[in-house]
Amino acid sequence: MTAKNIIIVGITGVGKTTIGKVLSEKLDKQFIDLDKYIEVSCGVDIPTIFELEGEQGFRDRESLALKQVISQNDNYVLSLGGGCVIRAENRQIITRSNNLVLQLIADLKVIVERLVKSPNKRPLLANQDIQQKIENLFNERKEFYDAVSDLTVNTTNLKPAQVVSKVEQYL
Ligand SMILES: Nc1ncnc2c1ncn2[C@@H]1O[C@H](COP(=O)(O)OP(=O)(O)O)[C@@H](O)[C@H]1O
Ligand SMILES: O=C(O)C1=C[C@@H](OP(=O)(O)O)[C@@H](O)[C@H](O)C1
Ligand SMILES: [Mg+2]
Repeated sequence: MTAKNIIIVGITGVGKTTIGKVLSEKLDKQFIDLDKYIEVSCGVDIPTIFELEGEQGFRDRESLALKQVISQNDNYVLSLGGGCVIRAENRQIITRSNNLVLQLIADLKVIVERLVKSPNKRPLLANQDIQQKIENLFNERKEFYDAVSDLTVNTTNLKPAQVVSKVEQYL
């Protein structure tokens, strides 16, 4: 199978941004992180958008950014934010575009360990029991991740380079 564009979905902290970057280098494709794109186009970071406009304001910006990125680019690896699949209109765009949609999963415990180690720039997790919040978000969103994805890779025991090898094998 050949796929020109790859879109990465999955719960927050599972490794979408990290794997997307390594995968794009390996496949010689442009790397786009949707959260980064939103931050650059708004001129402020994600926590500030949540603070000023709330989650719905962020979701509106996220939907617009997704449309722009997909219509203006080609030959890319696109890492989405974990909540981008919530809206049906976004899911349609992700699947309609005939790309390879890669879902990353990992054991809850491992995701929490990874999140604790990385700086907290995730407003949905601020002042929360991270493990409980991740579990709730995953239960709410699981059906959406499954509905859009072509390939699911469990990264629990894999380094980023090993995750990339799995995707290459599939391709
Ligand atoms: N396969 C992996 N093994 C170990 N640590 C990882 C792996 N993938 C990601 N990480 C780490 O987990 C944290 C969250 O990764 P990130 O790419 O920001 O996730 P996401 O974009 O899905 O929220 C980062 O500190 C990253 O270095
Ligand atoms: O799960 C979510 O709703 C979110 C995940 C974040 O991206 P990551 O999945 O890269 O952490 C970011 O888009 C925002 O903080 C909201
Ligand atoms: Mg990310």
